[in-house]
Amino acid sequence: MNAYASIANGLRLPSGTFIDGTLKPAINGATFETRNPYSGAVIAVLPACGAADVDAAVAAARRSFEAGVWSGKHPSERKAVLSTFADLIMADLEELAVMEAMDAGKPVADCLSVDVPETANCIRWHGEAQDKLYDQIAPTSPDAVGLIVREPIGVVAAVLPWNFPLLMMAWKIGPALATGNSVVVKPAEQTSLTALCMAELALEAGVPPGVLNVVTGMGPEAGEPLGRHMDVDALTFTGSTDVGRRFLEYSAQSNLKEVCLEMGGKSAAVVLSDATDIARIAEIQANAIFWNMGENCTANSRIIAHKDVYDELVAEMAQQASAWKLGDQLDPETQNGPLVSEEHFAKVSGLVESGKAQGARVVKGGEGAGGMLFRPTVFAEVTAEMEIFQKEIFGPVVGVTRAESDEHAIELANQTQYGLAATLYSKDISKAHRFARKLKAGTVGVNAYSEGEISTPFGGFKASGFGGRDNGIHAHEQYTELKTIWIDLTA
Ligand SMILES: NC(=O)C1=CN([C@@H]2O[C@H](COP(=O)(O)OP(=O)(O)OC[C@H]3O[C@@H](n4cnc5c(N)ncnc54)[C@H](O)[C@@H]3O)[C@@H](O)[C@H]2O)C=CC1
Ligand code: BAL
Repeated sequence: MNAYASIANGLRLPSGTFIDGTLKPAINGATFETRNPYSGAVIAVLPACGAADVDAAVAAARRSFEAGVWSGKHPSERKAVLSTFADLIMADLEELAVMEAMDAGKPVADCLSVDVPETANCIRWHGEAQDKLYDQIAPTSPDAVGLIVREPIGVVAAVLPWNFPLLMMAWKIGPALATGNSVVVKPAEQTSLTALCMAELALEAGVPPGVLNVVTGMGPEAGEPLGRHMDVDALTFTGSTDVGRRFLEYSAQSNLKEVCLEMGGKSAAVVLSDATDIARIAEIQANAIFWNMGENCTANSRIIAHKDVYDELVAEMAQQASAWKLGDQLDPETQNGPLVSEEHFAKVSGLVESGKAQGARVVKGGEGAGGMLFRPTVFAEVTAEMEIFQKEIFGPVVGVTRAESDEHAIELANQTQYGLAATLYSKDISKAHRFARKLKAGTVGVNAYSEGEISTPFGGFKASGFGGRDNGIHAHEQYTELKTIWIDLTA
């Protein structure tokens, strides 16, 4: 047994939903199982919360917010607590990484090197940033002072996906807590364990009871009541575009809470005619689509290659796909573990079958590899009408499309409802800059696949995003209200 499997055997697993500083069962006693998608074994049984639990969590958040136990603290005090929170996350690096890997199917090596450290970094970054931000004074006559201040918005709900459970929680609670809000998190039902551990660690670090709550459960039973709650001031979501749309409806039909959505993508890598070192490009693009089993919102699931470089790129991508190592996510050598669930495996398989049926050529992969493992797959001769060109697959599946010219490549890249990210390759930096401007996407990597980093805003154009950005100081806008205080000095 490897070291991580033995950590897995000894893990202390959270057993309740986290409301007002304590783990509790659901009010109606309902539960659901969370499973290891590689072995199929039940890892834990968790509360299946409903509207009454959501009410209790929101009430705890509201009480703590109005009491000022967190919102009223000096920014430097919040910074100190968040810094301790980040330290505690890193102190539990191995346990959190193993728990995340077991629950989500993510390779433990990635959880150790990316997910957990980036989670701690995100909490620390926002804690550090917020006590250096100044409010503004408006230009006025000497008879008045116009203060423009940012205030915490109040009770924030965060509804999370299963592909980066820890990191997406950090992207939401980092800036929300730093700016003084109280938060209710609804993790994805497939991957709730580490969210509960995070809540316990936050409490240990000094985040007061009620300020960070976690309600576990299903989307319609626990997510929808949060979306419709009359006492939630803002809701932030990462997940599918279909569910994102629902949150806009919930808001419109309830209290018009602010909504910020980070949703699906169909990101393209555009390889222009003058791109060189195609082998290197293929290596980067293999990582851009196969990493995290392709379960990544910015996964470059389309490659649009100029006809002059097309054949070489397809051959290199096939080689890359063959080299990818699949297996048990707790084996530190594994590059791709299982897809997150049977339901998701069926979705990915179905889209791959549609690609075959619509005439795309399977160059590599194209099928499962046992259990929930899916072989890294490269399709060639993909055209814009095909489902695999238009639909988010969220699996290790890339389609390569031939472009007749550089302009045609950009046109094809933009032929999607989504606009989350894109990648562009050219050895001419002026041309690359000009073409990067033409790509309708929130993040464009030039000569590298990139999501940016903690200091750069992250979010999408078109059906990929709505209402704000994660990451960077820009994220603080989601969680604060702008207020003008006008002081008349003549009175
Ligand atoms: N942008 C991204 O990072 C993500 C995109 N996706 C896309 O979505 C597809 C489906 O994955 P799902 O897990 O089904 O994502 P989803 O969008 O259904 O789930 C995300 C979150 O929304 C909640 N939710 C689901 N239905 C809800 C409802 N009616 N009301 C309120 N909350 C609800 C879920 O419980 C979960 O916490 C994936 O195949 C992928 O294409 C999924 C996860 C993350
Ligand atoms: N890649 C981080 C954001 C996401 O997949 O949802």
